[in-house]
Amino acid sequence: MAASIIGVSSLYHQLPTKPTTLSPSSFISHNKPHLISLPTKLTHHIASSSSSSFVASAVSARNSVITEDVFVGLSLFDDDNNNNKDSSLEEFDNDVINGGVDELAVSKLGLPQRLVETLENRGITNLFPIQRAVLVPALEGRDIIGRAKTGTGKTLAFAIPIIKRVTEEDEENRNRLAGRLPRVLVLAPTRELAKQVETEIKESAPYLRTVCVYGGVSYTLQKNQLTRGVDIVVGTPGRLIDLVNSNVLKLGEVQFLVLDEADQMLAVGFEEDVETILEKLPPQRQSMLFSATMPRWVQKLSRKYLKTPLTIDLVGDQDEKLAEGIKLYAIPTTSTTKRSILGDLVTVYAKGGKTIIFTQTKRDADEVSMALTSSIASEALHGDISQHQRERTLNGFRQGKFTVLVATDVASRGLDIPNVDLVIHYELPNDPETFVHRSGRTGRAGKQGKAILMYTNSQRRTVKTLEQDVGCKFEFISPPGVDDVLGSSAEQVIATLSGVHDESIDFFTPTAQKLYDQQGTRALAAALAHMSGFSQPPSSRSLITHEQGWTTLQMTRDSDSSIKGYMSARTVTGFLSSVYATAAGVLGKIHVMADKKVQGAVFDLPEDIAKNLLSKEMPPGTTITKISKLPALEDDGPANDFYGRFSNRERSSRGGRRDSGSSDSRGGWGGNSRFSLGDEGDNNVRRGGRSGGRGGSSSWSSGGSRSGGSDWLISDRRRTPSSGSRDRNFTGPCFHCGRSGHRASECPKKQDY
Ligand SMILES: Nc1ncnc2c1ncn2[C@@H]1O[C@H](COP(=O)(O)OP(=O)(O)OP(=O)(O)O)[C@@H](O)[C@H]1O
Repeated sequence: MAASIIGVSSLYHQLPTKPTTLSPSSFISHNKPHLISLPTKLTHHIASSSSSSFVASAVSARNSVITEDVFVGLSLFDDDNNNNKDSSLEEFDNDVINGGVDELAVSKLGLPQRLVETLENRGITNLFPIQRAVLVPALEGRDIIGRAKTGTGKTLAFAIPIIKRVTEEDEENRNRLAGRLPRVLVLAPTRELAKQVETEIKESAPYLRTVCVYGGVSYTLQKNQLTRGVDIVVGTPGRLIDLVNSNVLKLGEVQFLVLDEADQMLAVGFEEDVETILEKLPPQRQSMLFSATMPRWVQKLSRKYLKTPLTIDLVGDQDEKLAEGIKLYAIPTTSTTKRSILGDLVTVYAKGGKTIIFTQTKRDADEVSMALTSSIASEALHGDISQHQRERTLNGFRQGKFTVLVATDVASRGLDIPNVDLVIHYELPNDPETFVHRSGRTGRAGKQGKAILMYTNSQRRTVKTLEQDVGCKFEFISPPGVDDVLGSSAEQVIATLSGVHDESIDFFTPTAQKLYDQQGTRALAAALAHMSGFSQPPSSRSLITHEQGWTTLQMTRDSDSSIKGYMSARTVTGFLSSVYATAAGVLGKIHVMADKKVQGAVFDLPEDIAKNLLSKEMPPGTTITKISKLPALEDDGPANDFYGRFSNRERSSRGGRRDSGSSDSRGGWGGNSRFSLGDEGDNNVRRGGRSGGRGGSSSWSSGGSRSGGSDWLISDRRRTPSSGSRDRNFTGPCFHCGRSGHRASECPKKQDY
């Protein structure tokens, strides 16, 4: 049957102020579902209205189709009918007109007093948009398909109306029998999510009996809980079926069914189990299904098991699928260096708050957690860890006993851990949905959060696709510099100090006084450094390769410089050999900057050599500075490193590629002779995969002593070719005078500066 889409656009004209559109636009065209497209303030009106009975009658009179008449009838928009308004509504209208209240007070919804109290005690005083949108239709008994962004309160969206109905039923019929059968069944795809839903319901309605059942824990305990009598059962499909089959759980009195994260049921292979359970439920019931996406199976479910469902979609075709308040970063890494920069990312971006790192494999989760533990307290969470331990881990994390949780995607869906400051995607997620759900562990309930995506060069396009799919924008960042790490560590230490107990302080005061008298503030500084884990000074890190002990410098040439010619790796090498030959001898990676107006390049030097270089006076027209963020680098060839490096395999398969489109690929200073020299042995030729010159490289490295960093390393001894062989191959312009035929260090005009 054709679907009905309720048009509310004409209502917009009647709203006193311009409404915020919730922009639902997708629509499921089966089984007469109806999509309400509600402007936020209109939803306020409906939900706030004590005339909800009017809505109900209008809805039923219209054969479950909500039309504009329903809203007009609420007399919210019609001045002629103002006399009929109740006072709270009038107040609400005034708020709308004055642009005041944007959320709806829990106390004004006609909810049972004890529910209002528990919600308010939990700090829940106003409904979130999905809760506002679901409330009235749910109270009217409508079947609902709901969709909203992560962390926006979907659990209470279904729980509040259900709790209200069950509570009121109990108030009318005070005979709450021991051994009573459940009236509410909530299906969740994972144990963690089931537990979380249970907690949310229990905390909101402690006076109802809510039991959570899932695999991996004692069957007998759950059996005992169920047989004692229960109002609400939350569980994962597998254990629910076991309990139903053994006749411990009887579903004959279920009036409310909720399928939470329905698409995830499919992802974890619960289709059959879910359908088996649904077949056993009484046909007279209200069903609500929440799903981030609507794969075919979920559509089939809603067709088969939901009655004329109303679709409330607060995401729709909105480009941005992530909750507001989540700031996204992306950082290019390599497989060898990503683990080493993780700790710094946590230190600088989480600033001592909670972080969840997502890995693809259980093994990575274990290894990353182990690697971090030396500096930051962290625990792993994945499917191989026993249920008991998983719960302990989650509780410990919630309570702040450790600050970094390293998890596989098992933890990404639905987990509500308050105040997660940072999410790190250690590897790219498998699909955009997983990205949204992982990232959605932060920035929950209207709070701010950050998510960092780590990617390698070969994944660069995927990152762009992700931006389009999710409708988000990443800020591309470099690994934090030493100053940032030190600054953040110091801040964290100060925060830690404020938690030290007064008695402990008293105990240490005499020693502190003695130290202060002897050394002044140096003593305090030493203590802070030690507490931050910096008993030894931190070594700097290359912005290009992220390797420790290296510093990335930037060299730029003034635009009015008399020196002509393009900037290239050879330019850098040539220049360095003329001003500080030692630096030229140990140069690491070199990249040309993308901005041609700047005429610049970035390059790596060992930390101490970089320091020495920076202390030297440079010839006029050339500036060398230490940088903390990489500028945009040439996108073709070497500059690809900006987004991560080619793997060895990729690199050699691209052997013939030109670098940067510069004529260096013809084989420049030293390059040709070094990489193609027979006396370098097969090793270099094989490692480099080059057939001559630098043309095959995606990045250059001309020596140095890094271990394992670059495939292109050649020892200093080897890389000192005879000047004859060098000069024979030298064809590019001199850095100083711009003429070709000689190197900068041998420039006849060298003495001019
Ligand atoms: N009206 C409210 N006011 C304040 N906090 C709320 C409100 N509603 C829900 N919360 C809190 O917001 C957090 C997120 O809610 P919930 O877990 O239901 O989100 P969700 O939409 O189901 O997220 P996900 O899609 O990630 O599962 C919870 O801690 C919950 O207690």
